[in-house]
Amino acid sequence: MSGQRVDVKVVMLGKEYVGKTSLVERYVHDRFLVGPYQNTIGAAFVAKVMCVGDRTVTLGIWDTAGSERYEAMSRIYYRGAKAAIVCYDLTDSSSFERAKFWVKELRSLEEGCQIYLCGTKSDLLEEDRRRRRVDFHDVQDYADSTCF
Ligand SMILES: Nc1nc2c(ncn2[C@@H]2O[C@H](COP(=O)(O)OP(=O)(O)OP(=O)(O)O)[C@@H](O)[C@H]2O)c(=O)[nH]1
Repeated sequence: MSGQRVDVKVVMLGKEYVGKTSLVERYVHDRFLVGPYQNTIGAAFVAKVMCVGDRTVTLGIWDTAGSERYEAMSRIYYRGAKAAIVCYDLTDSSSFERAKFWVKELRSLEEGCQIYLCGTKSDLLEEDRRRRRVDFHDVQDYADSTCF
């Protein structure tokens, strides 16, 4: 149908401090907020309207809090999501373990959700490659073994 309007729910998941809010800010407002880190409390919502062919697509993006304190709340926000951006920080190996946790959970509970794995803070590796804590091949092997 031409001129169709489509609403799509997208959820951001990942350990605290990996850069979920910063990614959303960049995507929606094309800016990077400098200044002291402010953790997300619960979740934040932002909408972005885009045109795909003759369709108007409204992305409703739920930016969840990464702190494990809010884990139960994050489950509320990924329900019914069509896509999940699961983020990990390339300079923090524990954040990759946390990403695997979310992928496993989404796979078992949200079959209709398309999952995207996103490694963040690559600029820090450009400055100093020794800061990398998540090996590229480990990610590739994981992605292959979990059918990404
Ligand atoms: N160098 C660098 N720093 C980043 C990048 N993305 C985010 N940061 C910084 O990392 C910190 C955490 O970023 P946030 O976007 O708040 O992280 P978050 O995942 O939303 O954190 P929670 O709300 O606690 O879940 C902030 O100090 C950001 O400025 C990046 O791509 N490169």
